Amino acid sequence: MTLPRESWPKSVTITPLTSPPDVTLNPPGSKSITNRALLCAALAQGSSTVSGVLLADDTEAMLHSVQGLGAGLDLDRDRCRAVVQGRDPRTDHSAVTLQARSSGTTSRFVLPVAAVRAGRTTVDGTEQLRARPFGPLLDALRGLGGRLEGSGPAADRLPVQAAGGAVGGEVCVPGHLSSQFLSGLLMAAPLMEKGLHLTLSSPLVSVPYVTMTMAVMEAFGVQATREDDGSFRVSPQAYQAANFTIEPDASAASYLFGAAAISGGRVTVEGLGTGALQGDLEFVRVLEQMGATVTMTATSTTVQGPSVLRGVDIDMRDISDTAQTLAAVAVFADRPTRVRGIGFIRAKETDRIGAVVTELRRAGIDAVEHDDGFTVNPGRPVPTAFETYDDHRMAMSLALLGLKVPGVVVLDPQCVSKTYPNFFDDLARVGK
Ligand SMILES: O=C(O)C1=C[C@@H](OP(=O)(O)O)[C@@H](O)[C@H](O)C1
Ligand SMILES: C=C(OP(=O)(O)O)C(=O)O
Repeated sequence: MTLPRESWPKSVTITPLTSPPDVTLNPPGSKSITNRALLCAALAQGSSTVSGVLLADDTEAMLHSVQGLGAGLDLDRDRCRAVVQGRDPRTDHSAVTLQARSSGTTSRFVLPVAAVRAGRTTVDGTEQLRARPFGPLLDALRGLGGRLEGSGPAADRLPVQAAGGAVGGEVCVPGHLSSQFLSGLLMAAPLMEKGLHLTLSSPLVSVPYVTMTMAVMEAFGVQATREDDGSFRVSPQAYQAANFTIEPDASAASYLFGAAAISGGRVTVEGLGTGALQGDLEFVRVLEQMGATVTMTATSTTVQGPSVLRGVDIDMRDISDTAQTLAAVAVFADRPTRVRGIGFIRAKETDRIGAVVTELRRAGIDAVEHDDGFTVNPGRPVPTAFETYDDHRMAMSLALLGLKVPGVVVLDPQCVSKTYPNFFDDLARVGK
């Protein structure tokens, strides 16, 4: 269902499964890798071909932004392939506005580039994005010489105006709020005169995303290194054009794997296997702990749901985009599930801990909120029209309940277009 946002229905009713699924599915390209590859290609000398690009709100935001940054773009939407002609932002004196929509990654990745760009750059987004934290990133960029100021009601939020100036050097950033600050700084660092030496003032969450950042940078010819003391170092370097292929989105795949887990069926996702770049593929190991059988090859991952699903006690700080998926799966386990380490997801599209607990409780499930996560006590959900809080992951997670019980309605389903516009079509395929 790839529809313009305003053409979406007001709700989608989920059809329960009539038998355990046995399907092979191909979710779209990874949002996180798409947004890194597009940016690195836009900063590179020469023409890059990026294949397997996700076409969704968050990546449309980056596609728009790289053009704003002066890159040439030839996009083949049918083939999900982008040819990007890079442009050095340090030689571009034009004034531009970059609309990051609701995309945390786009905004946190382009702000550091705006801080090295010659011309004036305004970075803005939706009200939802304006409510999310940017302070540590703005402080870090100012510490590196960047001229940035908040031009809205709050100085440490979007919209932000940048006027270059970041020469690099030493910087210290907190790691406990979002890894995106770090990824953004690392990607812009090769363009900084003095490079970057970055230390963390608090433990890093979402660590695999930083590893992904370094891997994508390397594919575009630049090195970022992690030192023995845990700090990061990047010297001034030039990005090189590359041909780069993006694997399917592992966070999107979590809903499909979750469907297998709760139904005792089998779901295979192609294109995600042992060499995958995305930490969120580790979600299948959580399902394995719950009793599912996981088979991974170099090019695919299969989850076979168990006859009895076990509740787990687990820290999800590195794979927090799959925490809501687990909340939905946990409803059908044989004992409670406790999720820890994810207090920071209260500052994502919505307060994800509060939202998922509220909605599960409305469905008659005894879910409990904690500062750092939640507990789900299993039960039988009653028919419920779920609110989705303009959060794609609320919609996609709660939809799973509808595969098991009748009467599950997902309200404002268009929010899935942030990362997975065809989600409801793929979910319906699970039932075929
Ligand atoms: O770098 C990335 O691509 C992302 C990092 C994570 O954010 P945080 O680092 O803020 O947890 C994740 O939730 C987001 O969907 C994508
Ligand atoms: C948190 C998310 O996205 P972002 O931070 O990129 O907006 C997400 O996709 O779940």
